[in-house]
Amino acid sequence: AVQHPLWPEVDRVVKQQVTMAKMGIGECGTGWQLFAEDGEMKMYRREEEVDGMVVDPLKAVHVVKGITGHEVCNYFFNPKYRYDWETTLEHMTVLETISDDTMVFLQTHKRIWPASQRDVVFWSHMRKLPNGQDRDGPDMWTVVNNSTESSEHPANAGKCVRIYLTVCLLCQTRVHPPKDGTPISRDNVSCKITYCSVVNPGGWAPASVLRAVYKREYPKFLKRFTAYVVNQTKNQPILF
Ligand SMILES: O=S(=O)(CCO)c1ccc(-c2ccc(C3CCCC3)c([C@@H]3C[C@@H]3c3ccccn3)c2)cc1
Repeated sequence: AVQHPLWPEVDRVVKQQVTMAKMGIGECGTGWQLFAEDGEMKMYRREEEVDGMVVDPLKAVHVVKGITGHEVCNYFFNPKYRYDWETTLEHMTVLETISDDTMVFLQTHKRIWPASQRDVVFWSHMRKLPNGQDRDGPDMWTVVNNSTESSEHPANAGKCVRIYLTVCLLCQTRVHPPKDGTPISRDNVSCKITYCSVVNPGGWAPASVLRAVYKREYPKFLKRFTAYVVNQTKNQPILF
């Protein structure tokens, strides 16, 4: 089949992001600080500035009972659910459907005073990853979102400041088979979620304001999103 022009970039960025997401926080270089912890959820960030703008890389690890990596990635990737869990989202448009696992989005996010309103254009790709090491282990699933250009929606043409982001959601399903050989239920599955993101705010915004926003919004986002998936799937057959 004829390749879409974005395909080589999608494949390269997905492989690069998954490799980094698999690395433990200790292997990701120095300077990571634990900035939020809530039960199984641990959030780390590294303070980094580019041209005086805060671009703090974020890495969160969470383990959620009762859901699988395939289910988590479906609810993160599929646009029809996004308004249900993405609280800072003001508007979302699907600019292009490249394939059933690759789409291009335009999103405007709610203005965060005193910064001006932001928008973002990104491709989003969902993929099942071969479970290299242990053959019979459950697969891993990922969604990678990466900023891209859109000739119909040039950066900073309207009221919004264009932000640039790379996000990787990497999910590993864990199955704990019941001792008595009864069929597997949601009590026997859990999902290890690694969420990595780098958001360049695009234009100046006070570092103190951005860091306060990140500190407040990221834990809220991951808790709300995972609770949403648990609630959506609880009475449904398990999707491995
Ligand atoms: O994982 S995703 O791909 C899910 C698809 O929606 C994604 C996540 C986050 C963003 C995002 C966009 C703008 C902003 C800010 C930057 C300056 C002013 C607005 C923020 C700030 C960090 C806060 C934030 C953190 C987490 C969730 C939502 N809000 C985040 C966009 C996409």
